[in-house]
Amino acid sequence: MVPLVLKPAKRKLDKAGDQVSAKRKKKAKTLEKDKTEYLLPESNLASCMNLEPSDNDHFLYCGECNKEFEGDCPVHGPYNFIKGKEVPEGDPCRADHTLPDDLEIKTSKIFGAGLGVFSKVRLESRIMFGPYRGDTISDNHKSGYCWQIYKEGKASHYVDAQNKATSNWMRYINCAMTEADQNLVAFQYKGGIYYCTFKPVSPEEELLVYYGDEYARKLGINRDKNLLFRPKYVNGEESDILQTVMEKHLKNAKLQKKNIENKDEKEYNGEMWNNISNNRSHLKTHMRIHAGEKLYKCGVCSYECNQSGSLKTHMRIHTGEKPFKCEVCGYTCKQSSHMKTHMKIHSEERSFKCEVCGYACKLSSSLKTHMRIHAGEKLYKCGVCSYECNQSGSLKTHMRIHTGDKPYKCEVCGYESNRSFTLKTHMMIHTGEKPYKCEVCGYTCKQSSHMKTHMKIHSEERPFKCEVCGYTCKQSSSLKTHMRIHSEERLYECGVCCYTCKLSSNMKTHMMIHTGEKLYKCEVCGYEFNKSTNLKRHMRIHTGDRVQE
Ligand SMILES: C[S@@+](CC[C@H](N)C(=O)[O-])C[C@H]1O[C@@H](n2cnc3c(N)ncnc32)[C@H](O)[C@@H]1O
Repeated sequence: MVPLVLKPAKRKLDKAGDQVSAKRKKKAKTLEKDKTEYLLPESNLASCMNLEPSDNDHFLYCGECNKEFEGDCPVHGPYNFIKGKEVPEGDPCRADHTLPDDLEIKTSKIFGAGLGVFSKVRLESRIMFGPYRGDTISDNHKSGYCWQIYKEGKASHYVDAQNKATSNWMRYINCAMTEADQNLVAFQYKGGIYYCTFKPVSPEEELLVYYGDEYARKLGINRDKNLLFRPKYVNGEESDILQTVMEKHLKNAKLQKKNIENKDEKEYNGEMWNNISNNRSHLKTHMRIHAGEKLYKCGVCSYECNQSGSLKTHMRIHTGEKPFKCEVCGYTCKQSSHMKTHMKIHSEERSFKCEVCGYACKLSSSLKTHMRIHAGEKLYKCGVCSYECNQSGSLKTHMRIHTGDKPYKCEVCGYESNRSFTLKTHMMIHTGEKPYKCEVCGYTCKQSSHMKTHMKIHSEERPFKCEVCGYTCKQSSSLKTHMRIHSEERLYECGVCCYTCKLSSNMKTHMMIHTGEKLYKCEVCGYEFNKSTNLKRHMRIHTGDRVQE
């Protein structure tokens, strides 16, 4: 399809400055109400409306870019299509009745041209009409209402709109005399002739298209060939649109460059060019973003996007389809990109590192979550108690305290837990597993936190201090136990006598009175004691040490 856009045309004038066309003057008497067949001047009859032949009319012409595209224009998006009215078969005045509401047929402003089509409202640019309806004929009937149709670059047949019973309102559109008058561009698309506004049309303005050189000549319109604005094909050659887009991007890039100090301009421009021109189809899709175009709309919710693939992926939300499956753990998901991220879990690589504490992880999302610790950010708050945390998962787990939900069950003893980790630790009771071993004393335990606490025994540090007596210790639990000394409460009662005490260790020692058990034995004389302090005092007999009074 090759449209024709009329550039300033020279009208034929006589010596007195009047237009040359005696025959047309006669036709000017045609009344608006009298929409009978307009008889063409004899001289016009040899012509038909004609576009330049094109090999492929599957490309859609964009009047603003003056380019053709396979599909919609990537810059300006789709056309707004105004359909003709539906008219039942057999209506002898079908052509007039197909006229859309916002248009009217009345006497043309072009002297002697008969009827024409006017807009009652303002029409924006990129409004498409068509196809031009009529009878398909193989020979040019020279009716003056014929469009030549091309197939694979060769003249194929004509669409003749002479008969008002078989044509549509487009038959009334006249030929523009000058570029300034022209507001429609004609093009062939998929075997049909379409007209499209390429600039806004004011109310009461006549719709005018260009009929082609030969027909125009017959109508006394002389066009300056040098001013002809011919469309270039986008396919197969580098087109100006890419250049224009490139230039726009470079302009933006230069503005942004001010903020990018250490990037060389040439390098930056090169990158931009690569981004834009590397892949033509990507550019086409990319340009939709600039056009603000969202061609693809979800039929279920209000989601819309500018890529068909995005809509396809989106639809999986509604269908529940999860076509991607992990071969390692069976995890399924809706998007290949999610699977790519998931697979990092199964790799050993920890490519995301915290700059603050050196923590490394496999996923960028984990690092993001981790960074909340340093930011002191606690986004997630419990609605029941004052608990807050920086991970949604932690809040979810926490909420089980309030709901009583215990989804983790032990298959062996029926133990239930609200945390998977707790069940995992619990299972060690049944397996006897104690995966944590102290390198210093061989102590083993089930949990890493227990090992951490244990390791304090081997350190010299005594970070816990009693505020009452200044006693220091290595573990918080020891301080907690110690604090009972300063309280009046005597938690432990002997079941045999009336002895009570504050510490469990004291009760253990006391019970030896009743059992006769003597744990502390002198290595020198074999004497036995039930208290370590008694053995210590006894040892002075052997060492000769005297207690300072
Ligand atoms: C497709 S018809 C257009 C509708 C026509 N005006 C009618 O009343 O039916 C084409 C004919 O309209 C007339 N016409 C269209 N454009 C014209 C122009 N610029 N100057 C003179 N006549 C024109 C010519 O007679 C031409 O053959």
